[in-house]
Amino acid sequence: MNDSTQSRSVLELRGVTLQHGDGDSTVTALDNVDLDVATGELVAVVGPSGSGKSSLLAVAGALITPDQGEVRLDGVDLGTSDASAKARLRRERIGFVFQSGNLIPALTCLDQLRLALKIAGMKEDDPRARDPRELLDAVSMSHKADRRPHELSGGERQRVGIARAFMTSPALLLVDEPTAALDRARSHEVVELLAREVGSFGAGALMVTHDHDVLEHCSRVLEMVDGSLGAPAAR
Ligand SMILES: Nc1ncnc2c1ncn2[C@@H]1O[C@H](COP(=O)(O)OP(=O)(O)OP(=O)(O)O)[C@@H](O)[C@H]1O
Repeated sequence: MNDSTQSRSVLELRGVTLQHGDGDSTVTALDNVDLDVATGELVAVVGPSGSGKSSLLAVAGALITPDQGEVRLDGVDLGTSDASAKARLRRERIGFVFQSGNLIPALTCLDQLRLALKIAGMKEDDPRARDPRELLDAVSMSHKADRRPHELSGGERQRVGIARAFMTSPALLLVDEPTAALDRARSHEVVELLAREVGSFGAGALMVTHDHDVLEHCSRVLEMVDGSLGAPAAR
């Protein structure tokens, strides 16, 4: 890893409990979860369907407020943040990477990255704004900067999605099943790239995945079972 800055915590969950539904149909999606993600780390969360992985990403992304416990994002206590402060944190301090890149069909690769800045309300000369051409270069996509998503392979789209997630110099990357649409070789490339860029850009990343093949590239692996997060059971 090439992290020149000192490691610091970008996501802290303490005793986080989240329930969905009410009355007899209550489901405990997160059960007293503790989690720390530091800069330079790519932390993977695996677990069966319905175990609470999406709920964990939603809480970490300040999209859902837990019923109990504390969430600190880049040092900010979400429990004392109002809706607009949370929205700003989401825009400026979190990068999201989705299952298949989630690119906008009409835009070139370069414009996908520029749009990420506009959405965050950042000017191109903002000190936190990255140079989109440099980022495309970092994910080996600068030769396709003017292409649109339909002209790219699944792996290329995912690489552009990763570059886009770094545009605002986020503290935290939340990554949802990034290899779901990729073959084995491309899956390895994409997760290796994520791990490398997280190290070099000094962000921390939390990745939910079903893909056990790519776990070798991660700093740590945790397992979610019935809403509880812990070390994975030995296989
Ligand atoms: N909006 C909701 N209302 C009621 N129950 C919900 C809601 N969202 C999730 N749940 C329930 O909470 C539990 C955790 O769901 P969650 O989506 O977090 O699991 P997951 O591990 O991400 O599953 P998958 O791997 O299938 O995406 C499940 O029992 C699910 O049915």
